[in-house]
Amino acid sequence: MSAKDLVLIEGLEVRTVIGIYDWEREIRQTVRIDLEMSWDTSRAAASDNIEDTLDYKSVSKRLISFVEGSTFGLIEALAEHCANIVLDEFNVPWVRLKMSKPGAVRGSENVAVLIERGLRD
Ligand SMILES: Nc1nc2c(c(=O)[nH]1)N=C([C@H](O)[C@@H](O)CO)CN2
Repeated sequence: MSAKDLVLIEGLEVRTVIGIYDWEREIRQTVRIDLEMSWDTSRAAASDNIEDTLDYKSVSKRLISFVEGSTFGLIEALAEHCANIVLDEFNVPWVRLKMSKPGAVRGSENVAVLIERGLRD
């Protein structure tokens, strides 16, 4: 049992409508998602079977689809909804999710929110 295992998705970039200003409602901007998902990988390690693990491709496709269709104002709201999808639809007990909006603030490399949801063993 390795309850501290993680499955990661790093730098998932999606174009979406996001922002609080009028001009932001008219365009698509890039958000970048970094995910750490608590998952015991020992069963999949033993079986070498995709059915025994958390499929990062399935999670990525679901989040891309959701984010592309969303129109939130704040990255906080987008992050919260994405975290709930991961917890509720993929039976992940705990998630740390960083929602970045690179290019939002001139002169900065990035702005982001970082949230943790669920229970970590
Ligand atoms: N904590 C936050 N601050 C700000 C956000 C946000 O989503 N969370 N958004 C904006 C604007 O939409 C900005 O990204 C436009 O450049 C400002 N502050």
